[in-house]
Amino acid sequence: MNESYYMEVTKKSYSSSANLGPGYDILSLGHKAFFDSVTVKHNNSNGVKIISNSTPEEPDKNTAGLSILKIMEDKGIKTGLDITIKKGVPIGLGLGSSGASSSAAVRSVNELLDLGMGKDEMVYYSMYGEIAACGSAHPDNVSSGIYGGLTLISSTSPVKVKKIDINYNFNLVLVIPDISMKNKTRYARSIVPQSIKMEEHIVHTSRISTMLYGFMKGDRDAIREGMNDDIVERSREAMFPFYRDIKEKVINRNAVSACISGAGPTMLIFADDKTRKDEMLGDIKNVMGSYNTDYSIRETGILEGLDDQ
Ligand SMILES: Nc1ncnc2c1ncn2[C@@H]1O[C@H](COP(=O)(O)OP(=O)(O)OP(=O)(O)O)[C@@H](O)[C@H]1O
Ligand SMILES: N[C@@H](CCO)C(=O)O
Repeated sequence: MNESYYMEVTKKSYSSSANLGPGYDILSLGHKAFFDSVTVKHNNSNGVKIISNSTPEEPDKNTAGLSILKIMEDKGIKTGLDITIKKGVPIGLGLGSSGASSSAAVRSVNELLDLGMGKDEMVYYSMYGEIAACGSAHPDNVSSGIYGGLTLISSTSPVKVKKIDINYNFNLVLVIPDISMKNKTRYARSIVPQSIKMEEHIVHTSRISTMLYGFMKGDRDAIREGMNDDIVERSREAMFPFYRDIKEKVINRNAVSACISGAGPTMLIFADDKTRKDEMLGDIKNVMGSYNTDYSIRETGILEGLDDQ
């Protein structure tokens, strides 16, 4: 299709929960709780302009802008573009806000300029944008923004993503603490251990494998057994001191499992028809009250795919 055919393109990308316990930087689940909408449009300059009332205006400091600048540099594109970001994913809560903007922007520019990028190439450029948010190009949230569903990063160089089938009916319950912390993800990434013992490696590879087996087979016990992390979540626990209490309580009410969403502080609970939900929500209220922390609850479902968004 000819470049001049479209004058502007708008795409949505949704919130996501990275890591899912042991899958630091390699797993992510897209959900329908919130979305960003990004419009990319030709302008008459040679520059990239960000139009947004809640994210940085300098293109290289905005995840959407940085992704598009990198595409233009790599592909030798010289044109003027306005990038309008309508922010729906709350920032800094572990819901993949920064990655939602970059992945929506990349999908928009791919269509506007008829670049013909495949999904993994779009993940590559979207993850580059994450450098603007936290200093590193982690690929997990943006893989949700490009693929939807449950994604596994099988390689970062070159980027390869596998979509994992989920054969279980969940309700997702997000517990979203009212906590804001400047440079949260950057800080959270700085405190994870740089090396681990072989015993820990064995335990955690077993957990990831067990959890993925559980999602694919629809085995709730396997999901619960696998979705536990004593490396990354544990190292960050001081950032969300209520989490262990919440997790213990929700499992007692027969939730399938729970984890920290991305770098937190939001917690993601997998519930089903065996979960005693009202009692679970009462327990959450008591725990969060005991930590003097306000929060909101958002119930949502898995985002299956993005091809038509
Ligand atoms: N388009 C964008 N959307 C959101 N945040 C952006 C964007 N561009 C730059 N930023 C910056 O990225 C940082 C986002 O913070 P952070 O990475 O901690 O949050 P998050 O993306 O919501 O969380 P997480 O990655 O854990 O899901 C903020 O400093 C924000 O100003
Ligand atoms: N995998 C990343 C996700 C951040 O959203 C982290 O935990 O730092």
